Amino acid sequence: MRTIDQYNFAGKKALVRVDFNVPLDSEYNITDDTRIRAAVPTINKILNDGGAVILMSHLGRPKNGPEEKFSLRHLVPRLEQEFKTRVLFAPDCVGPEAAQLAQELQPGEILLLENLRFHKAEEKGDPDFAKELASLGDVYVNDAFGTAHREHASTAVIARYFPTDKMMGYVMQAELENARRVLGNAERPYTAIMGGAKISDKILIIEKLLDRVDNLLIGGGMSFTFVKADGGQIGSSLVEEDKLDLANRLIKMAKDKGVNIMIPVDSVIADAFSNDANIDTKLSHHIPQNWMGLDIGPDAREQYAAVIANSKTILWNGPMGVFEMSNFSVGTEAVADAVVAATANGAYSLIGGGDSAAAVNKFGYADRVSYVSTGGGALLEYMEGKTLPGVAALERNDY
Ligand SMILES: Nc1ncnc2c1ncn2[C@@H]1O[C@H](COP(=O)(O)OP(=O)(O)O)[C@@H](O)[C@H]1O
Ligand SMILES: O=C(OP(=O)(O)O)[C@H](O)COP(=O)(O)O
Repeated sequence: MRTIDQYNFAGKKALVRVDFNVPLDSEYNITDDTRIRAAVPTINKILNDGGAVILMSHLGRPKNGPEEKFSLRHLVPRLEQEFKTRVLFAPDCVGPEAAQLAQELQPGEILLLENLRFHKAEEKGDPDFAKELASLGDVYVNDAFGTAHREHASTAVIARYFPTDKMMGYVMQAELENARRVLGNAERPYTAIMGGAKISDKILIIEKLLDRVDNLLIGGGMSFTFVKADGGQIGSSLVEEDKLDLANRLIKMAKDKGVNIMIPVDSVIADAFSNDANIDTKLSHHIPQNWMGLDIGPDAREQYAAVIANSKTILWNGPMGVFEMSNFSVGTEAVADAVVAATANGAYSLIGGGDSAAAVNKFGYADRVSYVSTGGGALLEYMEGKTLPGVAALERNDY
């Protein structure tokens, strides 16, 4: 497949789909810039060739149009600091202003478009919306590995309007190369660790992973759907009611396949979603009403660390708890400690996802694991053997 190394961007306007879905704090400061730093070489290659860059991304999951907390405008200062140049901003990703800014864009300049998901057409994969985005640039570069599992207007459909001038950027290239290395020849025991908050997305991936891994450690918000499915009392913990049957089936399926699937035996619980809440530790099956599980407990930490210590390949997506709050970061840090120790003993560790990468950076472990991926769901779907729509769209001409 074509990469940007085979292309001279001189005089071209490159429309670059990046994954700038970075975590922001309540004052809109970027708390982890891994995804921005990852995209720098691609952007620099285009600028150094004498091209102009039009950046498009989503941020978060806005449901009802524009919302301040999901605005990509908050990223402009960070980009200006990185590229030591003014970064233009289009307050809507399509429409006359974006078109004019793109048209007037000069070689060496960068234009950032507002959050694509402020338009429902993005996630619907609307061809007209994709076409309007496509009209802004001469060439399409997809460097958004973290969003390559989505078949959206900017990640897949848009490729049809660039029958020849479409290619992957350096992030996509490096991520696929790394993941491919593990995909076909993971040394065993192979352990997947899954947590985080995107339950409905990620629970669907488990079935396929069961064919590949020896151990599956579940933590984070995802745990409680499994605990409830198993008859436990989970208080007000995060749960996906419509996935309870699936969770039961997955546990049975794991047993049938001989996969060691583990749900945290105990949890750190709180009476509010706050670092200042009252805190206790309870068996995950016995969480009182109005209390919620926000981290894995001490026994689960110990059990998970033991499994990780025996693993030769480790694939981890999704924090074990609300690691952004210090009182609920212990489980994630304990698992990270165990992954670092296993890596030092020769295991290959692959950790991915916006928040998982943030956690690894927070603990200062980025250099002590084998690979930190910008993709979470995308990485898992790739590792289950699926073709990612964002990658397929660059290969095909019939989108
Ligand atoms: N028990 C829990 N309850 C609620 N949220 C949780 C829980 N455990 C983890 N989380 C949250 O999950 C989020 C990360 O989920 P996700 O987006 O799936 O991970 P990633 O970005 O690494 O793919 C974090 O913001 C974290 O606070
Ligand atoms: O953060 C992302 O995925 P991740 O949480 O799996 O790492 C990507 O930006 C995709 O976002 P989405 O899951 O809202 O489509």
